[in-house]
Amino acid sequence: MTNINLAIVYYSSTGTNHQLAKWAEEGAKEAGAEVKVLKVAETAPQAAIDSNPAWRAHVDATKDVPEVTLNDLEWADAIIFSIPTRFGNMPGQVKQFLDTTGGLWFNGKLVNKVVSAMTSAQNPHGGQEATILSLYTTMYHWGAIVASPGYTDPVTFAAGGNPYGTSVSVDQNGNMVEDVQAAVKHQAKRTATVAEWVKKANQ
Ligand SMILES: Cc1cc2nc3c(=O)[nH]c(=O)nc-3n(C[C@H](O)[C@H](O)[C@H](O)COP(=O)(O)O)c2cc1C
Repeated sequence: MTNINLAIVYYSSTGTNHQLAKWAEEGAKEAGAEVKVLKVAETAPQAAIDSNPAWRAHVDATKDVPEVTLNDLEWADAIIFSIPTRFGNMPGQVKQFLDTTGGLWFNGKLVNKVVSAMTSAQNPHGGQEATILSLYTTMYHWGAIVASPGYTDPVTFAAGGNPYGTSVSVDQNGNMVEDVQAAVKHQAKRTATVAEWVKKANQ
C-alpha cells in the first residue's frame, strides 16, 4: 500500500474525462493514496456552454467539484491528468492553468512530481496519443517524472493499447466506445506506486 498524496486533475466539457477521473480515484484509493479529484477552471463564455446542452448539463452537475489550485499541485506527490483532445492538443483551459505554474516551477516545487495522463477523442485516430504527449511536454519542463502505463499490464491491450496513457473514443451520443475502466485503474495504481518509490528514495 502506498502513502502518497495524489491529485487527479481533469478538464471535461461533456463528462467523459470526469468519469475517467472518478475511475482513477477508485484505483488510487485502492492503492492506499490520499486522493483529491479536482477540475480545471472553465474559461469558456457562458454563451458557448449554453449552446451545447450536454456541456451545460455537465458544468451544472459538477459545480461542487473543487477547482484545482497551485496549492494542490504543491501538496501532491503524484498528479494524474485527464483531458479531452482539442485538435490533437490539450484544451485551452488546461494550457491556461499550466501557464500559471511558472512560480512553482521557478522555485523548484514541481521537480520529481510523478505524473501520468489520460485523454478522450471522438475518433480512435483523432489525436489521442498526440494530446497526451502535448501535456507531457510541459511535464518534462517541470522536471516531473512521467509514469506512463506502457504495456505493464494486459488491461492496456483491451483498452486500445495506448502506452502513453489510457485513452478512449467517444461516439456521437457521448458514450465511450472502448472499455477502459480497468486500464484507468491500473494506470492510477501504477502512478501511485511509482510516486511511493520516488518518495522513499528522497527520504
Ligand atoms: C474544439 C474541439 C476540437 C476537437 N478536436 C477533436 C479532434 O481533433 N479529434 C477528435 O477525435 N475529437 C475532437 N474533439 C472531440 C472531443 O475530443 C470530445 O468531445 C471529448 O473527448 C469528449 O470529452 P469530454 O466529454 O470529457 O468533454 C474536439 C472537440 C472540440 C470541442
